[in-house]
Amino acid sequence: MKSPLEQSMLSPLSPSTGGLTRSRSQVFSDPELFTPSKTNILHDSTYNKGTAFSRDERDKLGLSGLLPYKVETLEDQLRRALRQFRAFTTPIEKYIYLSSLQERNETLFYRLLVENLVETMPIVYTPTVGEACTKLHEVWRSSRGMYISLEDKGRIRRLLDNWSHVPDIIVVTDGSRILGLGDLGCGGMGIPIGKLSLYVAGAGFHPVKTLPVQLDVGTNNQKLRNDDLYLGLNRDRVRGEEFYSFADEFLMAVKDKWPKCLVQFEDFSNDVCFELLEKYRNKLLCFNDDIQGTGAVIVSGFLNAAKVTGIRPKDHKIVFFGAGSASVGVADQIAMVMKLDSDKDGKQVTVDEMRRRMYLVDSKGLVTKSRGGRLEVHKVAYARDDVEEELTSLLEVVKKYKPTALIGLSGQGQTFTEEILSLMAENNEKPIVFALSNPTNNSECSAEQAVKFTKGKCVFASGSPFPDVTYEDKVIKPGQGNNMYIFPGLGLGAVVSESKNVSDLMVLTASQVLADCVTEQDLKKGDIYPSLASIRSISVKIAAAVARQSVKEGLCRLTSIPDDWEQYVKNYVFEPAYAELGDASQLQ
Ligand SMILES: NC(=O)C1=CN([C@@H]2O[C@H](COP(=O)(O)OP(=O)(O)OC[C@H]3O[C@@H](n4cnc5c(N)ncnc54)[C@H](OP(=O)(O)O)[C@@H]3O)[C@@H](O)[C@H]2O)C=CC1
Ligand SMILES: CC(=O)C(=O)O
Ligand SMILES: [Mg+2]
Repeated sequence: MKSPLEQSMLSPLSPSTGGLTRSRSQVFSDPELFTPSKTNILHDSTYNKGTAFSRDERDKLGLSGLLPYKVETLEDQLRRALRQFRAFTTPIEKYIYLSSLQERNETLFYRLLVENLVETMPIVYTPTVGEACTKLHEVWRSSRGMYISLEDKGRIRRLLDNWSHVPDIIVVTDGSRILGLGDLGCGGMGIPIGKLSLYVAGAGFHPVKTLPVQLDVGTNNQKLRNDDLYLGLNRDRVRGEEFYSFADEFLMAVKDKWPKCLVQFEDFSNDVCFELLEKYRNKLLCFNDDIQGTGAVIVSGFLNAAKVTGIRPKDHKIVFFGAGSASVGVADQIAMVMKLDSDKDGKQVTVDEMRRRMYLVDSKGLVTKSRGGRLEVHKVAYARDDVEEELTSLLEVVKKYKPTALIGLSGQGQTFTEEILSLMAENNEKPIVFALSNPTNNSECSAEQAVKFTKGKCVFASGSPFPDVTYEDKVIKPGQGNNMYIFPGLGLGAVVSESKNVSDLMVLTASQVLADCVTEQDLKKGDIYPSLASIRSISVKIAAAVARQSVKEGLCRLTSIPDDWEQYVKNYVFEPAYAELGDASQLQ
């Protein structure tokens, strides 16, 4: 005798259905064939506890007989999950494993992340997330977040109704500049997903309060478009008015439906990212992570590195390799802290004067006013007008200007050569070398190269993690200068204070708090960033300070202002642990 469900799956000419297949709606409306199953909870990643459902819960939720006998604890499950995770040998396999765990049981997934941040971050975030983005169409298992394509123009507000939760945070990309990997079309979705995993693991957002979004406006990546498995809109990427009006419809729909939600712009190419930020920064709660988040995290590292070098911030001279969204974001914020440092001496210098201490090098060489050709708007404030000759290589620029710091945000791997690094070491007692491009292959140099070619003298940070380096019996821990230290706390502060906007001072506050998380002892060891393992407590501190700054500027929309912001933030924070579940009605 076949069960009703099995019967419903019989062949189209099954006699039991009178020779006709039952339509889906018939199946759903027939209580014998379809009971909205209590077992769904085993497939609901938010509530699922798997083998950790207690006997009582199993009885009440109709799960008895559907799980093996033993009732496990989250810790038991964690041991198994960690063993499974470690059994995979390649990073991409580990990534796929973690993604499927996230789809099955978010509590277990986040507990695994939180307790093993140093080990799991390189998988869910850079560098492996980069590989996952390039292969999204190949490794695709299931959907997460929202994909909104140009063809949805005119109905985006209605599409948002398909999302069943109220998000506190959206990370959105159009996939046009994914890490240093270029245009990855809809594969770029891996980045919002990865960033949001960090919002949860690193700051304590509740998973259901996060929404990754990919705005699909086509791709210019021909290799992807020629691939029959590619999942996105197969057409040339749209820019110009059509792009802005599409983005506007999305952003206004978000503001209308979820007015308190924070929108983080991520990995939009520099032909649109500056303009998007300028257009919306005062219209809704938003920020651009590559410009502002990166600016803040590198300012923290720079302030601490300046202490290590013994040279005050205002006296540094910096060469940037790369003159795109990240470099300009970092340069702007460093110019601001240089000015603040100078103000301490009672000298009223302008931010523009401090910009003179920076030299930006792009794909054509040193950015100058005189070099001819089009000068993109974001480079104008840094274009030099004081050069006698055009310098077309980084080496020439380093030779001529003898910087105290070299910051790589070019997306070009292996460009800080032995010659350049040796020169930095010849010119400085403690040169600052930040090779910040992601993922690892795009890093301007490795930690080992930086240490070796500067004879152990450099203060180093990279965008993606590098292993410890041993130099003359000393173990050096390379710092990770990645916006991951900033955006979780900055976002948390902006959300809990229900801020109207994200102001420049809120961003600057975040970077100062992060810098202060590094102790004198850490600095003595040459560490300029705190350990990633403490990111949750750092995020709480950053969030509290950011919220206070929001209040100070009159941006906070809370009707009653908390006395103790740290406690207020902590009350919001999600801990990945199982709650006692009652009966099924509780889950509706
Ligand atoms: N560590 C971190 O937290 C972060 C790291 N990044 C990384 O920084 C890198 C750049 O990001 P972003 O600024 O947003 O990207 P952009 O595309 O905006 O900028 C890239 C810049 O690099 C320049 N460039 C490209 N090729 C060369 C070359 N051969 N020689 C010299 N300059 C070159 C480009 O020159 P041109 O202007 O002439 O085209 C452009 O100015 C990426 O790898 C990204 O992953 C980004 C954000 C945060
Ligand atoms: C870290 C980051 O945001 C980037 O590389 O784009
Ligand atoms: Mg980014």
